[in-house]
Amino acid sequence: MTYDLLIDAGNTRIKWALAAPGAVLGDWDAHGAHMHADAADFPSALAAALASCTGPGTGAPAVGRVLIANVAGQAVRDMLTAWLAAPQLGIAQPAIEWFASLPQRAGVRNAYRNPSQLGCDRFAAAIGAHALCPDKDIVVANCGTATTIDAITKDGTFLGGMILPGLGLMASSLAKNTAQLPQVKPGKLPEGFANNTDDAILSGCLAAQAGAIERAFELHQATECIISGGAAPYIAPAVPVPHRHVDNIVMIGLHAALRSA
Ligand SMILES: Nc1ncnc2c1ncn2[C@@H]1O[C@H](COP(=O)(O)OP(=O)(O)O)[C@@H](O)[C@H]1O
Ligand SMILES: CC(C)(COP(=O)(O)O)[C@@H](O)C(=O)NCCC(=O)O
Ligand SMILES: [K+]
Repeated sequence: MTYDLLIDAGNTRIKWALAAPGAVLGDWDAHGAHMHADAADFPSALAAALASCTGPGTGAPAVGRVLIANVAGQAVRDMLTAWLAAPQLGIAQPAIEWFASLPQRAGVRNAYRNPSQLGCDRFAAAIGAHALCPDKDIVVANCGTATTIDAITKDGTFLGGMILPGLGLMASSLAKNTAQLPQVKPGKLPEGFANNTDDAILSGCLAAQAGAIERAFELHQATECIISGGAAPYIAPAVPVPHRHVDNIVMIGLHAALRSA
């Protein structure tokens, strides 16, 4: 039994999933997420998950192909390279592919002026969105450290999009750069106009995030809006256009890319 290992290394967390051969898009046998500070737990969590996987087929569970979208820099790449070389994982180095933004892949054409400048997590999210909703003009918002909001046409062209500070970053920039504003925790959008500082900050940051998604939806005249990422549970309820909350759109895109290879 040979699994595909998908890894989405963002600027806050490393997410991973094991997909059995022929699995439905996004249907993982095991998955996990580790903050960078706790990322050292990743190799043992992966080894334990692999050992307990009992998908279809025979033989001991093993990792076949590995596809990694890393936007967290060279140090994280070096760390992942070292961990994936652990003998107990039995991963052959040539099986590891570092996913990159190409002019075209898995039915998506990348219309960025310089295609390789596009964050590879955004390209993967576009592939995932198009694979989930072919024939739709899509806006995909990935709400992580940064929030990215991108437009994909029904024929699979990634047009480009927006980058803004993520919800956590927006809120912490206020706390760090003002004398009187506290660090607020993420939460639900307060009703109406906020009558206290915490709610006013949350209200402002959520309105900025949700408003940008609404703006992109209108600009693209989209018929589908996908919201994903660690901050999606807070942002999605504040978005006034029809949308669906999809976990791990980047890994869904990696899965789609492997399936089309
Ligand atoms: N329990 C949590 N742990 C970490 N981040 C969280 C949590 N809950 C919400 N968040 C939000 O999700 C963001 C991380 O989401 P994620 O999609 O993993 O980001 P990235 O891909 O940039 O690593 C944080 O910046 C924060 O705004
Ligand atoms: C915008 C990003 C920082 C988002 O990263 P994340 O919040 O998922 O960690 C990443 O996609 C990136 O570094 N992009 C390169 C620039 C671009 O996409 O134009
Ligand atoms: K992001």
